[in-house]
Amino acid sequence: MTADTGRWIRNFVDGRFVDPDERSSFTKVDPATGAVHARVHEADEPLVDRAVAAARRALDDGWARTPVRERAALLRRAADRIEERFEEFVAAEIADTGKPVTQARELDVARAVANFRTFADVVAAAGQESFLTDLAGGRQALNYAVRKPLGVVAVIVPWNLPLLLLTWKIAPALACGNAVVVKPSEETPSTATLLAEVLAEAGLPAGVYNVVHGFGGGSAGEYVTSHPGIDGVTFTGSSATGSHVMKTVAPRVRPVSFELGGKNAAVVFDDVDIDEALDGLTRSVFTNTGQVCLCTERVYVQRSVFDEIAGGLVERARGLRLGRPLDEATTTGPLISQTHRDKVLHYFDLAEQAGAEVITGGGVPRLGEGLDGGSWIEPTLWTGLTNSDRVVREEIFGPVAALIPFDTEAEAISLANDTDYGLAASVWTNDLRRGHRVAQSMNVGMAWVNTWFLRDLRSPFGGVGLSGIGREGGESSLHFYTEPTNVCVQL
Ligand SMILES: NC(=O)C1=CN([C@@H]2O[C@H](COP(=O)(O)OP(=O)(O)OC[C@H]3O[C@@H](n4cnc5c(N)ncnc54)[C@H](O)[C@@H]3O)[C@@H](O)[C@H]2O)C=CC1
Ligand SMILES: O=C(O)/C=C/C=C(\O)C(=O)O
Repeated sequence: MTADTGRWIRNFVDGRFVDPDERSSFTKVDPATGAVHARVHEADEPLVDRAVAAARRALDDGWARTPVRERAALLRRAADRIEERFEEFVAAEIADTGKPVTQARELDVARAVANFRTFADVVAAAGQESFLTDLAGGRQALNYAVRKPLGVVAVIVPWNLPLLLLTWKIAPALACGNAVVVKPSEETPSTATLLAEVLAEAGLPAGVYNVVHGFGGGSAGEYVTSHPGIDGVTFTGSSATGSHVMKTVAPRVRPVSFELGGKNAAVVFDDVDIDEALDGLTRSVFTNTGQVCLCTERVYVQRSVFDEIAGGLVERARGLRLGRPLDEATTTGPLISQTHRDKVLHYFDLAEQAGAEVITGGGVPRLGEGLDGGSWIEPTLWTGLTNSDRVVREEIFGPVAALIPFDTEAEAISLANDTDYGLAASVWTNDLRRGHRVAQSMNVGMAWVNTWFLRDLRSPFGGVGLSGIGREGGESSLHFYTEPTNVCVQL
């Protein structure tokens, strides 16, 4: 059993890779060069039916009743196997995304390992709710909640951090005794497929982890989310698609967990340590070429340090090194596709029409060395925009930010909260009290002070408004991936 990341990327159903069908396939392009690197077998509706049926069978055959310690041990073995095959995962992620090798190693694949280990620990330590209820006449009742697996869970994931986001969902799902049908992004099919091998090697029973490849509407994504055999959907991706998936599952009233888009603000006060703030802001705007839902696209800077922060960020943006993913000096990869680059370039036009000053970037770089067929874009910063401009209101998902001055703390809070999204924010200040105060007043799921994307995987993660529904992470994940049955015993 092997998953070819060379020519064919295959579906994995009921513990086996499915023979590909030439008539139902699509090509996968390397975004760094524009060259085709694989052909992907697109799952049709009957294959999705088979995947859902296999998942149900696996639950009924005993996976749902496996003791927690066995499931935790399996997750630990999966983490060990990813470590053993670490460079294969790194190579597969790079082939699909063009991301720099240092990032693939230090963020994407390292987090996959951490996701499995964390949820092995979290599930092993989890307790259950219980209450002693006082009754009239001195008697009591004991209430306790037994948590059972949600069932067959549809896992729909995007292309920006493919393995990280997939394992962030399936580690807790499997820890809780669920079976999953995974639909990776059509842009990034490789690592989910490779993971099928690793999970089988770790001893996961056939049918518990299934992968179906394809697109969204009219393809595998819709077949999975609209399938009557699905008991819940966990989705990370755009707010528009999240809303669509919600409508799809509404008639059957299935639970959803959505991590959606962001239009995240950074608020920089004039008491800040400028160099530290600049390092943090550079990471928050440009990591993964701006393709992280948490990335900052709005930077509000107190007026007295505005020019210094703007100048420093420009210098750092110009210092980023775009180039071959396997070159360890490369800091910044391409966008995921030409289609996505067209979208980002459209926002470049909108910024210009709104009267923005482009203080760095604003175009498509010429890199030579066979890279000009890739979907590269320049790290770009704007000034001269306001909160009413589309560029400042809509998620762009590229290496871009608008820098906007403010005068008072109250104004900064109001500007940062003036958005339909509500995922993340960062506050940069050396005033401890102000840091807490402003962070707590952000209408977001996650607010960082003097840092960004610093993760403790036990803490709740998710957004409000257009940024999502529910939280994952630690016990929040256990709650989504289980259903409680409360038992009340009169004593
Ligand atoms: N984490 C995030 O916040 C992400 C945000 N985005 C944003 O979304 C924009 C569009 O990118 P896409 O790749 O099209 O993201 P998307 O949100 O449409 O795709 C995410 C996943 O959903 C699947 N999908 C799409 N339509 C579906 C449907 N009707 N039913 C079931 N599954 C469906 C896709 O195949 C993919 O696996 C980007 O430009 C970016 O702004 C994209 C990826 C991740
Ligand atoms: O750290 C995490 O669990 C997730 C980070 C990023 C996303 O959710 C995203 O880009 O969608």
